[in-house]
Amino acid sequence: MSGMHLSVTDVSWRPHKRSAPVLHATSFDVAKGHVLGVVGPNGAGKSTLLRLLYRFQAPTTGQVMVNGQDIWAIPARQAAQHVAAVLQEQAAAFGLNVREIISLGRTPHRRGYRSADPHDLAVIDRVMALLDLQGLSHRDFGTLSGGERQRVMVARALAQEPEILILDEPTNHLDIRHQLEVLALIRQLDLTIVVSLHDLNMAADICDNILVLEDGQPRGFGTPDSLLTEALVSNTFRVDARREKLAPSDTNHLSFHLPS
Ligand SMILES: Nc1ncnc2c1ncn2[C@@H]1O[C@H](COP(=O)(O)OP(=O)(O)OP(=O)(O)O)[C@@H](O)[C@H]1O
Repeated sequence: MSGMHLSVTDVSWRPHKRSAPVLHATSFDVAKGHVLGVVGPNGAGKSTLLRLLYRFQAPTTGQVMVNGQDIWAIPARQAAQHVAAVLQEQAAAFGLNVREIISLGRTPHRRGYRSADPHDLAVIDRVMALLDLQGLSHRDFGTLSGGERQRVMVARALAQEPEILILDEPTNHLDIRHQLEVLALIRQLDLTIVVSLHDLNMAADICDNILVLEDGQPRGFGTPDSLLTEALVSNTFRVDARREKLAPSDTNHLSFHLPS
């Protein structure tokens, strides 16, 4: 796997012709192999933006370019060979076991009804090992815990062998250990990644750049240390944010309080 350059220019989205935009014109670049974090309060437009990136919703204006190619100018199957997504709400795929769900990730690479070839099987084995899922291989997906399902959906996305991975709140449902594991995995993957996160300290830890959204408007883009100042975080999230250096790691840590 290796990443691709993602270039987003002036994308906006509105549900209907006459409604106000849910997402106003937003532009940014994600260099090959970099991780971009998208943060913002509830309803800021994070999931809306991500849906434009994985070709679920066409932007009302603007373009999403992957290695110089507009993803809306290529067939959906071809786009799915480059871009995979892990979403907040997963369709309940009851009746399929874990390995079968992960195998669905190979669909964009298959022709017609051809069965899995040795490469497909090797990819599926590899991602199951990566997400520590071999022990759950034959379990019905519907019987899994929220955290186990989340790991299966990350594995399915990786089985797509994408160059760009879009993750919408990937640590939802995960206990601390599995949160850290998924974040460590994100850091270690040789992919271009766009991830929405509510935890700003986690975002600062794993992201090369951060995009802040508020009320459907981009409020800032930059490295975590330069962007996530006390003033910007306090204003955007309507809290009192304090930033302190943690010893001995010498990293910035944000804490939050309700304004008095
Ligand atoms: N199809 C739609 N029709 C009308 N409004 C929509 C539609 N989709 C999203 N919205 C609205 O757009 C706003 C942004 O929603 P979005 O889900 O992108 O926010 P978010 O930042 O991901 O929020 P959260 O952190 O709560 O998941 C919300 O007010 C939402 O109700």
